[in-house]
Amino acid sequence: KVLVLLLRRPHGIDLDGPNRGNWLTGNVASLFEGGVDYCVHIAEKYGGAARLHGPLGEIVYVSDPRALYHMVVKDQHIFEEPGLFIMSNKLVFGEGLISTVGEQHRRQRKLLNPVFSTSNMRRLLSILHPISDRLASTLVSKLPADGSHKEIDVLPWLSRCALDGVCQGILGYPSDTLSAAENDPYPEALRRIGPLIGKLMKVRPIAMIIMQYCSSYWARKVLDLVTVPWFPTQFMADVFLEKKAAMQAKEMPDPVDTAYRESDSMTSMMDIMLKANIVSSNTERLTDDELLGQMNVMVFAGLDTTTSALARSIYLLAQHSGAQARLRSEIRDVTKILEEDGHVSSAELPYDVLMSLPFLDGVVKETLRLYPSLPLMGRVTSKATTLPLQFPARSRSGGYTSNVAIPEGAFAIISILAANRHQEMWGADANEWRPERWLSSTLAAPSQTQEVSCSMDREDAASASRSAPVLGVKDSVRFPGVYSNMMTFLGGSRSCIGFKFAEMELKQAIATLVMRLHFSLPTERNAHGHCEGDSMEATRISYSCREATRWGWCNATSTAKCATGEEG
Ligand code: HEM
Repeated sequence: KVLVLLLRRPHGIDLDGPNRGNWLTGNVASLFEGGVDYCVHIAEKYGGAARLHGPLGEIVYVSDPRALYHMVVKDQHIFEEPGLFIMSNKLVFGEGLISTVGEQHRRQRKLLNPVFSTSNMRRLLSILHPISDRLASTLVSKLPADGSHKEIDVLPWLSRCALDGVCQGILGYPSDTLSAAENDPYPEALRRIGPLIGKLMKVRPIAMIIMQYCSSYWARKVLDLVTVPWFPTQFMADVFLEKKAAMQAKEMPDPVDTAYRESDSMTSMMDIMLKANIVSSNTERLTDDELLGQMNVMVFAGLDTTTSALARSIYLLAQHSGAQARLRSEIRDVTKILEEDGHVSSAELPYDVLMSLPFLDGVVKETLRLYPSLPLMGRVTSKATTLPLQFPARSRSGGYTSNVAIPEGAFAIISILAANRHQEMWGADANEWRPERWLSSTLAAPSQTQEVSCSMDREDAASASRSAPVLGVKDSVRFPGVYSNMMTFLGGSRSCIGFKFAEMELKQAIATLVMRLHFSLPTERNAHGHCEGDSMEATRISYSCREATRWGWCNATSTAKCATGEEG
């Protein structure tokens, strides 16, 4: 079978690209070894579609906006997630969104999309307030009382903040890992899952063989042996059963009772999800396995992605002290007004205020654009097709092509990273981190042909159009992403369902942190001249922190100093 697979490797894609490299494994591994620079370099050298070589044939590496629109929206049924990916997700997480395809996936999204509406986010923000406050207090408690600098490895704490946010906000489970001991095994185990999955990529093919020839019971047993027991699944099952029992103990609602759907007793996405499921029709209702699967998937999908975005934001703010000062000043100004009106304390900005702070919005968007947490996504063609390009790419013969024929069974890589840095679409300074680029942006409606097929309530549509900037648009063509024309959360029916939650969580944590701490980079650099963590495979990042208020930065004199970027 392996021989047949090797002999039938898809080839003949008429695109230019780097040399094959290793005869068996090809050059695809360079994407991971070369990190951000290499991933962007390929697109800048060969164009929005380039040819790479993998062990199972030629691979098309895509960052062109029109091609991406075809891949994630129009011809999404042709560019499917690899079977192996779906299969191994099912084994690890159960029947959640990242393990299902076709009608089952459509049915799940239909029930779950409204759960992530803006109005539900507004109600959930208060759950995140104490978590970000606890994060800031934990970091402050590690600093010397005399207000001097100290280097702290903040990454594990940012990760715990993301975990507590997902557990409390999504599951309604108070994990409270921020208060747990530094070496608590549960958050540590979860923190290691992402890197572990990366390392286990090579043994994934074993999963396919086992799934094909063993019953699911034995498949689970064997995979626990060759990979790692997915112990949080059992924990999640207990949380789910507890929630379900609590809900069943209450009186069954009238399915058309909107008061029931909207009731304030809903304190997590899980509550909203369970209620939406109860009032849905029999044909649309999710099974217990599917609901449990969603819980597993959401903790996994929302943990490392949010941690990495949060860590990167703090890293960039530490690098750009002027931007950090400007952000602090923006938040302090709005907090002061609200405090004077007796509305809020500093850590509790209301949803609409938090989400509309222009510079905070710029910091979050610019970080997510330049450093998407998931930089590359894989797809496989279910039949031969043609991929149209907006910008001609280099062909094999040395000319240029605007239509690329892709054979059936070919592997395609969506380069979220290269798309978000496409210079034709974002400008010549696309590789620079400039939060202020979002400040001058104006409204731009998506073009007719590129409307994203994602169900939105009216309020979501209005807020999307308010925040849809002209950035990332050229000649009415835009990237088909669900978030501000960028591909960070993908687009189409497999786009990130949790992007509004992630955006809110990031803004809340960053706003709270910069009000209580000052971040700067550690003085020690590695052999490449970078601070630790300045690579795609960031595992440890340490910052020098000092408590902002102890340095008197809340008074007017230092405001001016910070705002002009003279600080630090
Ligand atoms: C900065 C944070 C995040 C980033 C950058 C991100 C990015 C993405 C991307 C690129 C996908 C598409 C994956 C694919 O097609 O294979 C995705 C899917 C998904 N994300 Fe996120 N995500 C983030 C946070 C979250 C959070 C907080 C949740 C929790 C609710 C979440 C839940 C999901 C789910 C359930 C899917 C699968 C959707 C489907 O297949 O229908 N994500 N995410």
